[in-house]
Amino acid sequence: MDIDGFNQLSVDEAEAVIAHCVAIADWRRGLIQARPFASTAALLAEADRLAQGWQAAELNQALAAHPRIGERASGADKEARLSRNEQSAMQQADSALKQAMLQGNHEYEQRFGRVFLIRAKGRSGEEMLAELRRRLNNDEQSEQQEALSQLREITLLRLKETME
Ligand SMILES: NC(=O)NC1=NC(=O)NC1=O
Repeated sequence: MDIDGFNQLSVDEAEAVIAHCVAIADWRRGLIQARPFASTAALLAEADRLAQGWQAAELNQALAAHPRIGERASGADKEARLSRNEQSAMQQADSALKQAMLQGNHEYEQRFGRVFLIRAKGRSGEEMLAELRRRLNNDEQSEQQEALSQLREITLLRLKETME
């Protein structure tokens, strides 16, 4: 969709177009209310600015919509399809890597009390496992900031793809 098309949508239509980017209603509403945008770059800049305000509450809201790394997103909705595509590297991972990722996810959830979140697109399974293991050593505050940064990356990538 081009930026003029997005500007001209009704609020409900625009909501439907960006619903899969992230499960944070305030961010979607803020972005829709900030229309019209002069360009896609302006839209992406505003989306990133609005995402800078996310804290623990938004992270937990969004995590409900992100399957674990290595866990095949079930369902036919757009969000599940996007997750499967983003995590495609894990589909081809060998059983040892899959097992190590399962174990890593479990350790991460024991330590931080939430699902490990990483921008999976463009990353191999080995890279994601290495990142999980590195981040296991973070303190709570640093890890929350890293997880939020990854959530922004996933959200902006999905928005960018929507506008192509
Ligand atoms: N737990 C996750 O990190 N999930 C995901 N990362 C992505 O980039 N897509 C996902 O579904």
